Amino acid sequence: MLTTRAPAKINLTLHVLGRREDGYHALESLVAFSGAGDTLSFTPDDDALSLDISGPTSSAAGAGADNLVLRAARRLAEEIKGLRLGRFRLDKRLPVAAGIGGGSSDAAAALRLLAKANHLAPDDPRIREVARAIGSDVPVCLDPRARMMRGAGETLGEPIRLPLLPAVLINPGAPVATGPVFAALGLRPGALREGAAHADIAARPGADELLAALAKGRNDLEDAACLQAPVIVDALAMLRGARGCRLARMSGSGATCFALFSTRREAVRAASVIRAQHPGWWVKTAVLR
Ligand SMILES: C[C@](O)(CO)[C@H](O)COP(=O)(O)OP(=O)(O)OC[C@H]1O[C@@H](n2ccc(N)nc2=O)[C@H](O)[C@@H]1O
Ligand SMILES: Nc1ncnc2c1ncn2[C@@H]1O[C@H](COP(=O)(O)OP(=O)(O)OP(=O)(O)O)[C@@H](O)[C@H]1O
Repeated sequence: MLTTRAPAKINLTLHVLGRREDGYHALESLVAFSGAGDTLSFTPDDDALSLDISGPTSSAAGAGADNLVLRAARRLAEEIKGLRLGRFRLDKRLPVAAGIGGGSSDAAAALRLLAKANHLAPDDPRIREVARAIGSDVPVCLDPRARMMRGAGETLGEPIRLPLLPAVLINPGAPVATGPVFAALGLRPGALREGAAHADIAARPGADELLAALAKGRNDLEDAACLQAPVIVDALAMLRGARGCRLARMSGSGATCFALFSTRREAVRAASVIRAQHPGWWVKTAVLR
């Protein structure tokens, strides 16, 4: 049996530059990953492709043929004749439709496991192609390390070695679908958008340098997501009010928000205060990488 983690993806910045003629939005995003995540296992089996799913958010993700694990596996099998398939087991813990790419990370994890079981190179172009076809966030999740992501997710920069960044991730429990949030920007195909250029990020930035660059950035989907799920405004206010918070922002199309702290102690303290006030929210401390 092979096992891998499917970590949560965090968009530390998310700039929407415009809308392409194909309808997708052109982005610039510094993406990072957290320790919090799902776990996917795979047992090769010549006779079957199946998915067994458990864990606190398994019912929201769904066990059927639409699950992104099975969609990615089927698509790779179409691409590579004779691909050895098998039985997947997913321990689903990340909130669903939450802006942290849980389904994308699961799909990428499935592709990694199939690559390993079939002795394919992890950067095999057929794997990258299937990742792109499954969803915009899947390519960056294939090798989950911090990097710049551009285009609609298909153009990836070199890995960035982040400084120690103690973080708190919170999800206030409102699912947010990605398509309607992009649509609410109201951009027609071919339209460009105003906004300051993304700051350059060094290959190994120091903590103060990185925080200064992040502070100049933004998440251009935040306002649209807050209109759809106003509880995001409360989540951001909680994080911004936490002692030691240096930056708080929404990830992806929401509703998960993150805050960065100078010390792990401050992050742990903020998480416990928020948990006590909102026992129903998903609250995690994390070190981003
Ligand atoms: C917001 C992000 O999470 C940032 O990392 C991603 O751009 C979205 O990634 P994702 O959830 O994998 O998105 P997809 O499943 O590919 O697309 C869902 C829907 O979002 C819209 N969409 C997505 C990505 C993009 N660059 N422009 C878009 O307009 C499209 O309407 C698409 O039908
Ligand atoms: N393995 C899976 N985990 C989570 N959702 C899944 C999975 N497979 C299919 N889905 C479906 O995909 C949709 C998006 O879920 P996901 O949790 O990936 O969204 P997200 O966190 O908003 O992603 P992103 O940040 O990439 O926009 C949900 O409607 C869900 O039903």
